[in-house]
Amino acid sequence: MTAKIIDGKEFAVRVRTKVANHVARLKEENHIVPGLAVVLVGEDPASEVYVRNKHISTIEVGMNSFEHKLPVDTSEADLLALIDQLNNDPSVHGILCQLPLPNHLNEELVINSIIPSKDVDGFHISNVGLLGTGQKSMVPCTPLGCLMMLRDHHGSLSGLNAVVVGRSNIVGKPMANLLLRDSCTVTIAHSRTKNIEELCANADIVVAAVGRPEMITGDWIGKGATVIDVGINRIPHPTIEGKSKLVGDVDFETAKEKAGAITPVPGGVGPMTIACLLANTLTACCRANGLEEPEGLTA
Ligand SMILES: Nc1nc(=O)c2c([nH]1)NC[C@@H]1CN(c3ccc(C(=O)N[C@@H](CCC(=O)O)C(=O)O)cc3)C=[N+]21
Repeated sequence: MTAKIIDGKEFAVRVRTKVANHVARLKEENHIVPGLAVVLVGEDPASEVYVRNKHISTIEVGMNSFEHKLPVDTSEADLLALIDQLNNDPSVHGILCQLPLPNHLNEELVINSIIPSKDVDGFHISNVGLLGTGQKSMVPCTPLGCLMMLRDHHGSLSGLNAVVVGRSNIVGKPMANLLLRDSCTVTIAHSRTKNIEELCANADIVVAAVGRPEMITGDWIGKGATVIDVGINRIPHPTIEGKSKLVGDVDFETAKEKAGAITPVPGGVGPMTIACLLANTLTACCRANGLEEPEGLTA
């Protein structure tokens, strides 16, 4: 048996279309245009590509996009001043500060200076706490995208065994919280976990978010399990010298022979992350204006 490939690109188009339709309605009925501000400090080429993609996608769904590119030696005070300005700007409903930040900037401090209602990354400690206690919050984009694909595939997640491999604040921990809220039995596995392969092999759902290229192979996957691959790793191309290749944390070729469904890399979780950023910006805009929230686009 070979797995159903969960097409994140196609799914993301569906999400973006829903967002675009809702944005059009907001414009017509309420004369409101949701706005997303993206802050990039420094000139990391990968970050520039992401920020550029976010900008294009934001415009495509009819939202306002405000890009703020700051030099790599920007002081913490200047960055905090910009965030303060965006916090107080009524045309900005979502603020994303691209991570990682240069070393001289305190990431936690910067993230926690974003007003929680505009924190479309869901990284602010208030949003983390709200999610952890099952209250309404902004939910991190990557785990939200994974949840949408899982719900779509399974219908209900209630009672399923889920293993999240990786314990990061941006993916692993919020993913585990979301799955728990959908009544999965959740295990968070990491580099010190004993019998990690066996643990994964007994799971109905494996979410891989470790950042190690192709670490999770087919023998870690139970027959018919759903595999969500969050990893985005650039490795040297196996056959073409001087070229690189994008792979996930899952060894796709062997895992797809065991899994019931699996997300590819690229074209899986990545496109959903950007789609969920747009969904979160729309949600933040609706909440800010006391309007009904979009259906099916929140956790
Ligand atoms: N504050 C903050 N929020 C983020 O959400 C955030 C961030 N910082 N820093 C960097 C990471 C990375 N990230 C990606 C989004 C989309 C793709 C994506 O669409 N990937 C394509 C492939 C793109 C390619 O070819 O390189 C895919 O998987 O199909 C990847 C990575 C968001 N991030």
